[in-house]
Amino acid sequence: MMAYLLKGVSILGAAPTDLHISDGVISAEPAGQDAEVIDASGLVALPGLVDVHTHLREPGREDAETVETGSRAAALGGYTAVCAMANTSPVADTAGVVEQVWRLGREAGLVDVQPIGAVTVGLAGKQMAELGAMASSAAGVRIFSDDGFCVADPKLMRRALEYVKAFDGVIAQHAEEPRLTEGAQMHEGEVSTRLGLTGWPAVAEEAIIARDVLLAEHVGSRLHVCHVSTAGSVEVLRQAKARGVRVTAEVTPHHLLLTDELASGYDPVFKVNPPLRTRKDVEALRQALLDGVIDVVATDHAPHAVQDKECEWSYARPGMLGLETALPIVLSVFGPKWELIADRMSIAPARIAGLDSHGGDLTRAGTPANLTLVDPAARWVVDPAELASRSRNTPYAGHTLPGRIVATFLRGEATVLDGKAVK
Ligand SMILES: NC(=O)N[C@@H](CC(=O)O)C(=O)O
Repeated sequence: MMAYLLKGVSILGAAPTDLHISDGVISAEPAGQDAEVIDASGLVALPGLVDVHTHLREPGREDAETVETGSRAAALGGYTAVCAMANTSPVADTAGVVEQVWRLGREAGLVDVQPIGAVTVGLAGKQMAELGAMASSAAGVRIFSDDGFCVADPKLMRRALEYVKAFDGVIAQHAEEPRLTEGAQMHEGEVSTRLGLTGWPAVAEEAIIARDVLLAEHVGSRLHVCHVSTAGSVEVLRQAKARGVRVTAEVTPHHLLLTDELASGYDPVFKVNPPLRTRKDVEALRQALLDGVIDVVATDHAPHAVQDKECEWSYARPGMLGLETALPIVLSVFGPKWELIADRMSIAPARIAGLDSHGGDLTRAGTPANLTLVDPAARWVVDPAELASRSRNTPYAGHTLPGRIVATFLRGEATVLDGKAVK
């Protein structure tokens, strides 16, 4: 196993120091002559990023992404663990499918791939899937979600919340009241009216979050809210947290930056669920992330094949790439707030997902060496053709972003060096 010496690195923005990695952990001692020395002056070390919301598309849509290509995109984005959403084909609603995804992740060996199990059979919202069997499978599923669809039936949602309490699982809800979003193409507001597109009202999200925090409070279980997108949702979460409800929430980089005005050009690269909202929502989401009302940044990395994106707006699939641009976008929005970034993109997501070996303290000997090195001074231009993802649907093509991932280590092994994937 390789040993590394990261010379002159700044851990979370602190004064430069030498960081030793050997035997897969942070070490107090220099590893000796054999250690590979990396000049890390000017670079910032963060615990490896953890994404609680990634779509890897395998099995079923390997033309859009595979576990391997998505893992490579993740490592290049500074991630050491991703939670793979269940809306694959077949759906990840059995121990067999989650184990398959987990095994493919191990084979790729670039990040820890932690499968998310479906809440309901086939994501159909009718019958609870075998949550216990997925939890006790080799994949050890802890997060369950019908993402892409909302668990709209309140009785089913209640039962699922009750069921996962037995193994400290969490239900990650895609909050969208389906009766309020029928035919919706974008955020309901001034822009949708002007464009003549059917709107997805903010209340469709807020009503489900309000219902679900009450259900979670009632049964004393853990709820996680996926991709929060509205100012009203933030207020519901703020109140629930103040009451002590066991709720966590995520926001995507794109909802922290982009607005519904971008739909004006009818370019489907900006079509996403939940939709891009207004400037007021963006401001509220930023504040909520700073306050901790929103716990984590999650990418909702949603690769789509060319034919599913480069078509007329109403036919295009919703979703955008996220893994390779998440940290630069967060840096561009918040600046070098490294403690905040480490918490919201690594420590808190690792805790939510129960990934104990991630999000560790890099100043402590013995911490698993899951980390990433960022060059905050580097600027780069997003070229979709250069992304490692198999898909090209990034909303940031041509944008100049701050912050380049120079290296990523998974249990002490480099997955990225000099900004390039090792395998
Ligand atoms: N977030 C997205 O816009 N798309 C997701 C599923 C979904 O939430 O619709 C996908 O799987 O593509």
